[in-house]
Amino acid sequence: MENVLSIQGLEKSFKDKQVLKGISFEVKKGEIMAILGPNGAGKSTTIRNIMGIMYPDEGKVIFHNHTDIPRHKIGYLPEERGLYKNVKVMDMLLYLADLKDYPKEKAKERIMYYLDKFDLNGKENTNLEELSKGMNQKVQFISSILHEPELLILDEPFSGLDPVSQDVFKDEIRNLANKGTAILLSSHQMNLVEEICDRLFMMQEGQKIIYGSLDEVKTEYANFKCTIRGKNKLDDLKAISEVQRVEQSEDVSVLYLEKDVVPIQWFKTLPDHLNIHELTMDRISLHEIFVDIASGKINQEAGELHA
Ligand SMILES: Nc1ncnc2c1ncn2[C@@H]1O[C@H](COP(=O)(O)OP(=O)(O)OP(=O)(O)O)[C@@H](O)[C@H]1O
Repeated sequence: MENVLSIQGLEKSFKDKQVLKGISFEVKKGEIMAILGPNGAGKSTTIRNIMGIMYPDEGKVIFHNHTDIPRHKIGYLPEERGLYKNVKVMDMLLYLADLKDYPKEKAKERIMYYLDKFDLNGKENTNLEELSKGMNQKVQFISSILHEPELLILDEPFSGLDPVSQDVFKDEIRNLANKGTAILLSSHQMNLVEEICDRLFMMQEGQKIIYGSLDEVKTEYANFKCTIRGKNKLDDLKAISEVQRVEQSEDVSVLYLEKDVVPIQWFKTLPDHLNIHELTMDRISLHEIFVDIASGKINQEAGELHA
């Protein structure tokens, strides 16, 4: 798939502190790319450099093959929330669509469609200050997609949303990608990222830690874990081959396995006397990989997968 956005060697310092140390990645047409990392890793700074809110000291931001970014082809949900206060929802959205040169009648139709979709029907003449925080966020999200952008950049789109609204956002983001929009999003909600992203770029202290597709990242970093329900002695479980560590609470034991375990062969090594009411085998989650990175168990040498 063609690259819509290409970031090449971004570097940025604030005074004497370098917060981006050569960031490079691509966002392709029709994909959802997640930019992840602990607090202060440099995600928002990367996004702000893409958006031209600030300029990099080194490196390039390329949209298709051009370095001048056509703002009307980009949709942006900033980390900072809040639109104007004493303005009606419809007026605000039409104003923002007009700034992007989007036709008024088409904008009106899309506004009504999305207000309905986001459970905000009847709110078009309500002042923004009368809306709840989550409702305001929905309006801001609508403003970022109203003009049918080719590239959509969402900084923490799920923060502050209830689970139902998170699902609505998630579905819409997936819909937009299916229709060809290139999407770059940052989020700390690993479960949601795991559900929707195609590829991810994990960074720490301004540097790349992992870059690849979700499948590649999981295969490379997410070892298997085996969960057994049944009463068993901790020492018996620890003695099983290729078990790194065991977590036990009451009758449930989780056996974290070494890398490259082949499940079907490993099952054959289980002792006959184990008490098994239920057994599941799956890989550790993106959340657990993230925690391993933040705590230094996965370091920068890990490098790039087949991005
Ligand atoms: N305008 C600024 N002036 C000085 N330092 C800044 C500025 N903006 C960001 N920083 C610093 O740059 C680093 C990266 O910040 P950034 O907001 O990009 O991180 P982040 O990954 O988005 O974090 P979070 O997950 O907490 O939102 C931090 O150390 C932050 O203090």
